[in-house]
This record gives sequence, structure tokens and C-alpha cells, in this order.
Amino acid sequence: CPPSSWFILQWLQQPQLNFSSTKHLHGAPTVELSETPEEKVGEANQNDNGFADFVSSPQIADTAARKHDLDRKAMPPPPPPFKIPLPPTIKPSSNLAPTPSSPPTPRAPTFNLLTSSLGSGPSEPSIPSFPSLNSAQRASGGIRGPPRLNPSSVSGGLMPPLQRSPLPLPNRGSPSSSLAPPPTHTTIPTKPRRKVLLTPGHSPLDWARLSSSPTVNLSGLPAGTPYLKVPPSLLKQMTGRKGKDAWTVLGGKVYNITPYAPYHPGGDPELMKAAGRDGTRLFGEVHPWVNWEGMLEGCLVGVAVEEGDVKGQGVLEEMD
Ligand code: HEM
Repeated sequence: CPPSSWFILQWLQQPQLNFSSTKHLHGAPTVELSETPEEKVGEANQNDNGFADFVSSPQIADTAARKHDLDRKAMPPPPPPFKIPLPPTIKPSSNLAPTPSSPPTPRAPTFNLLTSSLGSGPSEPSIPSFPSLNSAQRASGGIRGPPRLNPSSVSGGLMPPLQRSPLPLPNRGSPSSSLAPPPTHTTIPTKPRRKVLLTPGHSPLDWARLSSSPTVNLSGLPAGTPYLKVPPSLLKQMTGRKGKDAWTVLGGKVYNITPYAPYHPGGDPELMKAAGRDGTRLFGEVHPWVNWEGMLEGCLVGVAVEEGDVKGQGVLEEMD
């Protein structure tokens, strides 16, 4: 028996106490405290509400007070303070808050660290601090985040479709007026461009394949010939006529453009306008964006020099 029961038994066994249960209300006994009806404990008086009260002696009152204290000590501890329930949008994970039906599981160390740093006990799940619980943001659900649980869906309803903003989408303009930066180069070709119909097998890709082949001699010079110093007198003889190749100067370098002629998108006549002379300006007027150095690498003959700088070049005399 618990201690409080012991005291009740001890109290009932006191000889000076008299129990009374003889008063009847509406014909029924209202007080049945005594198991020995012959002992009178006090007077059970009927009050205004028709209920019976006990009137006991001071000794009995003192004993009842002690019993009351003991009962209070025997009472279970008061319930924990009221906790603010988690909002329905937050789905507690298994390591944050165990379900009531499941036994308490060992918590992850990260959670313990988190809660201890917040000052709350390890049994209290952390509540997101933003937005605050009483904020209009949280009340209106205006936060874009994890999918929210609609209260109506708790009772089996479906979530309503997401509401689109009534505001129109920003005007991104037409493709022609995009935000892309304007072209950087300001060189405008001064001469009209006219593409010609190239014969089969003479596409830019065919030229790229041919010019990258190591076995093809595109310069027209004997194999092993070093790069030449080409004076203007020699350059003007290389026009592509009388059985000679056509040379041109681009950026100070002399190229044999004869093998490239059937591949030139602008046609052979256009290309030959630069033959036997410096074609740098002409080239730049038509297509300054073309990478001539890369395209004509295999056609390189030498460098353009002044007339007096070619003495001792035996190769040039042989070519004449
Ligand atoms: C000497 C080296 C030259 C090379 C490597 C070369 C290369 C090219 C290339 C790659 C194109 C096509 C460009 C494109 O489609 O955007 C082209 C087109 C053209 N080239 Fe040349 N070119 C050369 C010299 C010349 C010369 C000296 C002229 C005229 C004086 C000329 C006149 C043209 C013309 C009129 C086009 C028009 C094609 C078009 O309208 O697209 N080219 N050239």
C-alpha cells in the first residue's frame, strides 16, 4: 500500500473518532465513509445545494491537513509547460521527434548539439526562427519553401493549385531587341561580297583537309627549300600567268595562292586581284574576319623584303 493508504488506515483505527453516515438525502444515504456505522465521526449537514458537508473536530481537521500534505507529495509531478505545437508545414523527421507510438530512440548527436545551443532540452524539437510564429508571412503562407500541407488536406481534401501572380510577366522584349551586347567590331566591309558556286570537292572543309595534309606541297617550292626573302621585283612576276604560280602578300608574309584558288568562296577572279602584289588591304576590305594565317599556312613561301635585302638568295635565281 502507498503511504497515504497507511495513514488512512491509521486514521480509521483511532478510537476517539466517530463516523456518521446516518443522514439521508431524498431518502438515500449520501455519506458512506464509515464501515462501522455505530461510530460517529461528525455531523453531515445538508447545505443549500442539497449536498452533505462534514463538520469535524479540530483534531480531525489537523489530521486531515497532514493527510492533505501527504497526498500532495504522493501526487505525480505537474505536467510540463505548454509547448507551442509545430506548424503543420514542418514534418518532424525521425531523429527530431519520435512518434508517440514508437519508443524513444537515441537521438542523433547533431540534434543534441542544436538543441543544447538553443538552450532548450534535448526533448524539445527546434522551431524555425524565421518567419516568426506570429508574423503575417507565416499566417498568409507567403513563404516559398518546402511543400506546405493544406489544412483541408488533413481531412482528405486535395490541395488547391498554386495561385499565379496576377501581375504580368516582365517584358523581355522581342528577340531582335535582346539584351545581348552589340557587335564589338566596327569594320564594315567596303566592297560587296559575292559568293560563287564552287566545283564539287572544293568546299572549305575540303580545303581544310588538304591544307592539313603533311604530304601535299602547297608552297610550290622544291621540297626542303627554306623560306624566301621575296622582293617586290620577284613578287610582281608571280601573277599566276605564263605558267607561274600566283603569290600575294598578307601581313608581310608571301603566300602561294594558286592551290587555294578553286576553293576560294569568292571565286578565282576575285582572289587573283591580289596576285603578284600586296593583297592585305584588298583582303581586309572584303572579309577582315577571315583567318588567312591559319588557312594558308601550308602555302607560305617566305617574307616580303625590300629590294636590296635579297642578295645571296640562290633559290630565287633558280626560280627565274
Ligand atoms: C588571299 C587570300 C584569301 C583568302 C584566304 C580568302 C578567303 C575567303 C573566304 C574564307 C571567304 C568566305 C568568307 C565567308 O563566307 O564569310 C571568302 C569570300 C570572298 N572573298 Fe576571299 N579570300 C582571299 C582573298 C580575297 C581577295 C584578294 C578578294 C578580292 C579582291 C577576295 C574576295 C572575296 C569575295 C568577294 C568573297 C565573297 C564571298 C561572300 O560573299 O561570302 N578574297 N574569301
